[in-house]
Amino acid sequence: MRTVEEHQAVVAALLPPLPEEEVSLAAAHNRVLARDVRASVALPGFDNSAMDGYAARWSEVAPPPVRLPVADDIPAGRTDVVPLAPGTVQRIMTGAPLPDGADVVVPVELTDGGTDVVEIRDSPAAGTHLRHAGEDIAAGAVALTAGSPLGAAQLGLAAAVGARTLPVRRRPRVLVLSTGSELVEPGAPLLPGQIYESNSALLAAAVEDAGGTARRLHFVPDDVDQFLATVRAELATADLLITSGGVSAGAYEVVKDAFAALGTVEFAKVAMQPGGPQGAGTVDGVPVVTLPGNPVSSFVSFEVFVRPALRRALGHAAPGRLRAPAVLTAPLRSPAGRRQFLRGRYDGGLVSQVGGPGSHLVAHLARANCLVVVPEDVTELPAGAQVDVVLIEGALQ
Ligand SMILES: Nc1nc2c(c(=O)[nH]1)N[C@H]1C(S)=C(S)[C@@H](COP(=O)(O)OP(=O)(O)OC[C@H]3O[C@@H](n4cnc5c(N)ncnc54)[C@H](O)[C@@H]3O)O[C@H]1N2
Ligand code: MOO
Repeated sequence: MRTVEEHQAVVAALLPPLPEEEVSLAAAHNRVLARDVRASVALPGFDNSAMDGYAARWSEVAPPPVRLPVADDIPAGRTDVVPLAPGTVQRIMTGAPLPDGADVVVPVELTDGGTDVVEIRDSPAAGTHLRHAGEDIAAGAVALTAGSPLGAAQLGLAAAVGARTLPVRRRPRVLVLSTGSELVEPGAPLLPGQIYESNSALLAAAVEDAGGTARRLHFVPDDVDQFLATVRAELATADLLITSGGVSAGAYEVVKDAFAALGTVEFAKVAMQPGGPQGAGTVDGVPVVTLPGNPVSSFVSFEVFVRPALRRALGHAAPGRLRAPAVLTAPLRSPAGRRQFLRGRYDGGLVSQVGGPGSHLVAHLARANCLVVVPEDVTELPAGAQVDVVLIEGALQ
């Protein structure tokens, strides 16, 4: 039997780093930066005011009250600011360049708001309400490091330092193909013994969450020829094919039967639950990962093997999920020799199991926000024991 880490390494080796492309900031949202980006300007770019008020010399406005002529008006965006003449102030707005000679801004609330002559009724502390050039980032410094996920704040910073486009890695194109003669399109009538096909919806969403683009192929019955024909018709355009079902020990294991015969996909049992039966390799030179059909097994296998490999190929600095220590609210049991990934609900440092260990419990999976990891050598844990949980972002609301 393979360890979890051994199979993780097999899957990761199938997916080399994806090629770089340069995209607009809007298109870079939720992508991963491929190279460091340096600031073409400092932030702030120049000394400026943090308040609407009056640029002044502190020695001339203390102690209050003081009346001084307003020599000029500096709205934000003014590019021809003149130095502050001694014995005067300049009316200044938030973000406007500070005139040479000023060393304090008096907020308008501390004055009578005069436009020709202003009465300063209270003076601020020396040097306050100023924003200094370069205090956030210096020109030429690295603003964003390779491997950073590009969310709202990172895209805001990229624009603030003058970037119009960003280098990212191309999204992996992932085909998703479910197998099983019992499967029916959701919404269509069901005959006894049939079920709605749900793994392709689950896996396609998981691929998109991981940063890939997913294409669901129409599921196929347990027929090797039909399965191989569907795969071969589509494979050339893909970076990865994920299949679900048909990999265990039964009489109609379509994925195993079809791919084992090619000799380029290896099937193995991994010491985990759910997600025991796994396969990985290439078909016609394209990486293929075969996941077990039970919906919870498909989800957990994707989480443990495919998601980190896709994110590593995308260049993520942190390809794994966030993990946290948590305290069990109730005792649990786990089979010896297998790492368990139980579904749980994590809240404020406590975690409760959601449903039992059965790999068919998709409704319970949908209520979980974490996976509770029970090591291979642990068979029982009491309430109050500390466990490691994998936080499933997006399910955390
Ligand atoms: N004798 C043995 N039987 C089984 C073993 C074993 O070692 N020996 N392993 C069990 C484990 S663990 C798992 S996991 C499953 C994996 O089986 P397959 O990957 O071959 O999957 P199927 O048999 O096709 O389906 C299993 C289960 O999941 C349902 N399913 C499949 N595809 C979908 C889909 N697209 N949408 C919704 N539900 C799906 C299917 O109807 C079955 O109920 O094998 C155990 N058996
Ligand atoms: O490994 Mo299966 O995935 O237990 O249900």
